Amino acid sequence: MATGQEVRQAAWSVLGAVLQEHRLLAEVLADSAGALAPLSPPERARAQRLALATLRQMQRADRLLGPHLRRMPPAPVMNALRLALVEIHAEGAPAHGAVNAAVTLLRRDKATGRYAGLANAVLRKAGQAPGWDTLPPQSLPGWLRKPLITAWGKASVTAIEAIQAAAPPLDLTPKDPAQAAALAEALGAEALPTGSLRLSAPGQVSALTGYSEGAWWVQDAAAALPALLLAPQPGEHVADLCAAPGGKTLQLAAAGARVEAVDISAARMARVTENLARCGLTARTHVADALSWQPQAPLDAVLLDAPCSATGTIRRHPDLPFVKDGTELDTLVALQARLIDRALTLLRPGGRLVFCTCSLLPEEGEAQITAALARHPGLAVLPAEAPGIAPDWRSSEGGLRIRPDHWADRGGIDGFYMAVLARAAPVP
Ligand SMILES: C[S@@+](CC[C@H](N)C(=O)[O-])C[C@H]1O[C@@H](n2cnc3c(N)ncnc32)[C@H](O)[C@@H]1O
Repeated sequence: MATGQEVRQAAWSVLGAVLQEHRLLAEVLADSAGALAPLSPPERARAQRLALATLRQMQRADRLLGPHLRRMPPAPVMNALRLALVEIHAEGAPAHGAVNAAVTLLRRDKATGRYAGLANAVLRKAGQAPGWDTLPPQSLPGWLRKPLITAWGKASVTAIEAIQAAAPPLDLTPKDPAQAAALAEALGAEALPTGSLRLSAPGQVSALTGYSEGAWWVQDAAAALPALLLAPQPGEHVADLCAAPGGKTLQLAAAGARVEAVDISAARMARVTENLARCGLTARTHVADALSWQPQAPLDAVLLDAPCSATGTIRRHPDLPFVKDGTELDTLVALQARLIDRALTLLRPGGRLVFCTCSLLPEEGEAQITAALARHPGLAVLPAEAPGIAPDWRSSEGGLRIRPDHWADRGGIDGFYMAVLARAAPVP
């Protein structure tokens, strides 16, 4: 059993990996030789939560630290100070315990030991500063903020930043939509208008009612919509290109479709297989490049959840702004267009394609659809219909644009873009 100090030590080292080494949190957490590896599952969860909260609220901590620091100490020292302030101000930890813990962290490490006295003095003052919740929420990095202001306006970007400051709720997709109300009751969850279930303080996911029976899976309410728009009919032959970790594959299989799940990553595809097994669902899995994978016969429908900047998921992945700098964007946009073109070749005449990305950038959403329509005469946008769609999600070219500040009073939603396309049927 690790002590609170070891949990903090692990969170501190996660912060270093993200902020100094620019490693994605998912990669750091999956590292079997990493700082979290020796911890028990609840301790890992606590360390992870602390690191996530610190990444979400770093700028607030820095604002409180600024007046007490004549010069910026080395990055690991700053991270220990931020961690302690987030514990005190955002997590409600007793100040003396969090301050002592930060001082111990720094003292234990040769490289930071000489800053222990400074940390003690600074944290005693900044730990008592009032008004944490009134400090502005952390702003998005410039490379993302500017285009988002151009696309959605300053007020929307400020609202997105406010949502990103808080830990997001946990959304679940029920395997059987008819069981949603009963499951909501058993879990104490809110039944959302789109059919997802929402828990604001979920605790350990695997301990929740229905987990071991596979009655639901974790999936943001926005991420559950593309499969609802595709609306596969029982027995339809459909492909989920870019399928892992498999939330949409599970939805398609649960609707009774014959599903081909395709993903280029074998490691990620293993998670699809695990998720299918837990939920008692079946799909054929293919570790393959969607640009060259070929089904045996033309398909009724394809779901393409293309690789993207993932800028709609920053509230769940607050490490992204510190690891990414937007330089991959052009490559991703070009890949998305090639994947759309490829997906269209897999459809029978009249077949449907749902294109989606968890991006907030129009280049990875609206503009992809406009460009695809220009490239493919006869391609059409079908109405995007599913329960609970709010009128302000509809975009002019016929897709849905969902931003994290939508449903702000319910705790927000991941940013997503999605549209349904249909390949022209032959003239009879
Ligand atoms: C946004 S994630 C998909 C999430 C998934 N649809 C879900 O709902 O759980 C994008 C996925 O695309 C996969 N990918 C990236 N390039 C690919 C390609 N050329 N062919 C197939 N899969 C690809 C990645 O491995 C990653 O798993």
